[in-house]
Amino acid sequence: MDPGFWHERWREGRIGFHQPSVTPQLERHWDALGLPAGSTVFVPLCGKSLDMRWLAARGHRVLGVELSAIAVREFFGEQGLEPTLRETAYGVHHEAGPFEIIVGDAFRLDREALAACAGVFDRAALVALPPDMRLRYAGSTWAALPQGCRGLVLTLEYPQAEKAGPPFAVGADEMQALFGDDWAPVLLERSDILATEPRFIEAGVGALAAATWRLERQPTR
Ligand SMILES: C[S@@+](CC[C@H](N)C(=O)[O-])C[C@H]1O[C@@H](n2cnc3c(N)ncnc32)[C@H](O)[C@@H]1O
Repeated sequence: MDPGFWHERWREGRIGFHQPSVTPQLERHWDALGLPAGSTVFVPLCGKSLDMRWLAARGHRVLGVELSAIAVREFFGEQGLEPTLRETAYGVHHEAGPFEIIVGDAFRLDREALAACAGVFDRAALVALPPDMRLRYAGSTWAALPQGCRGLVLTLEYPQAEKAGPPFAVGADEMQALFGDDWAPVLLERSDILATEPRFIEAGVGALAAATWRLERQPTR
């Protein structure tokens, strides 16, 4: 999944991953994380997700990163906000109200870029990446988040041989392998969603589950 793949999807408006409403698992599980209002939440590979608006309405500041300038322009336009632009080594920062979205590559973010983040929300980010990039994503982007940072990761589980990603399948074993030592992932819920996903049924996928994980950055040993 090189950047060109995603740029083309946004240019052509092929953004079936974008949801017209807030992710239900976010609404169900966010408050239990106990993050105070005013704290900053990192939303990697954010697209123009309405989850960012929901997080802001809970009193959070939101730091997103997204490759596509089209997505970020559309996000601010749909929120009726005119962002100010600022360029750094990470990309072009778009800022308005509680939102700061960097048009840039998530893999270029370092500890300094993410130092303010107390929370993190990943929907359709980890599962948007093929296996080798998932390793880099956990080992580089997530590794740059500060100690005590906590959040949710939403995954999909299905037999990968039955359908090509994205979205990719990421099972419990892989969650442990990617995040186990540093983030102590805890499964909060898993539900069968095959009946609501016609594209998976058409592809002949026999089983599909959505899983929600709680992660918290552990102190370094
Ligand atoms: C499947 S979409 C999910 C978007 C959003 N999380 C949502 O729930 O609607 C994945 C997004 O990640 C962006 N993306 C892919 N690779 C990226 C990278 N390396 N850095 C920043 N954004 C990236 C794509 O442009 C796309 O908008």
